[in-house]
Amino acid sequence: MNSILKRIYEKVLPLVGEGNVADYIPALASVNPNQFGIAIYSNKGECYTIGDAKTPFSIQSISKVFSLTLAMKHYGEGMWKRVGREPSGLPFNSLVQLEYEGGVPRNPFINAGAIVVSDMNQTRFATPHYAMREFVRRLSGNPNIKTDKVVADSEYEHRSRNAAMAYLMKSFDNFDNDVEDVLHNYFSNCALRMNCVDLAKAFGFLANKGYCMINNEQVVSEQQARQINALMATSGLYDEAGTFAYMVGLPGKSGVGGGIVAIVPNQFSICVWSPCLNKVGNSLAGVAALEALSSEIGWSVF
Ligand SMILES: NC(=O)CC[C@H](N)C(=O)O
Repeated sequence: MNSILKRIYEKVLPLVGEGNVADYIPALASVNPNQFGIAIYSNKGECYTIGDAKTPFSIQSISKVFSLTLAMKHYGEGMWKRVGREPSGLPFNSLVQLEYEGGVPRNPFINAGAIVVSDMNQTRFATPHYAMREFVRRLSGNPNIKTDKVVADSEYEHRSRNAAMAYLMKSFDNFDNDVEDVLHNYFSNCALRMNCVDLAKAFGFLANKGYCMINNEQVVSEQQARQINALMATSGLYDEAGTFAYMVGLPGKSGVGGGIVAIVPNQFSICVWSPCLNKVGNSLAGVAALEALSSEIGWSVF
């Protein structure tokens, strides 16, 4: 595995720095673009790394999988009245579909969907962001995971689009709590700082039938783990999900911090990170690394 990782790392390295770092959140624009790391965590508990795998970064939309997991644990099938399970075919922060589909977002991984899931978690937890941070600390076995307050505040300050989605959902009666409170928690979740190793470990339960080996916890049922993987495979990379399924063939979830997590069911959880993004907002080198990994090793769920 180490020699495969080295080969892929060297192959992808020339692409690192191509594309652009996310600058619509000003605090993210200052990240050094020339960073690249990979971590692979196996169901046997082995962890393989290369490059900047231990440098923390802003997990951004990868947090949407953790929020969804918390909501599914509590609400089960009932939650699907408020959010759909279909790919949107539109950018992650698009508003148009939400209006003509009556305030019910297409899936939990576009922003509107993640915000409505955050509203569900707001109803359930007294301090939703701390509950989430505790959850990821447990899943990854790293008690030192922190929230980047500068990023969270920067997102809140530039929240107009996300706030517009939340208020639109409220106007359709698909929102229970105070919009501003929910946005604060949603942004704090996106602003969690984790490294590739933390994320590969924290996603281990999705490669392991819902079971987290790190703290010996059945996080979700085997069926729910399969369902979360299915949602990642169909919507995890926004409007690039189809191409990602075609090229990589694994459930994945990206974030505008440049991280991408991918699952090889029953075997591995992977995290790649490089801050520069392609046009749809996915890490350019990260997608290339996962393409190389899956074609070298033949991993695919299809
Ligand atoms: N795709 C992303 O990573 C987007 C998350 C970001 N916090 C936002 O709300 O815009």
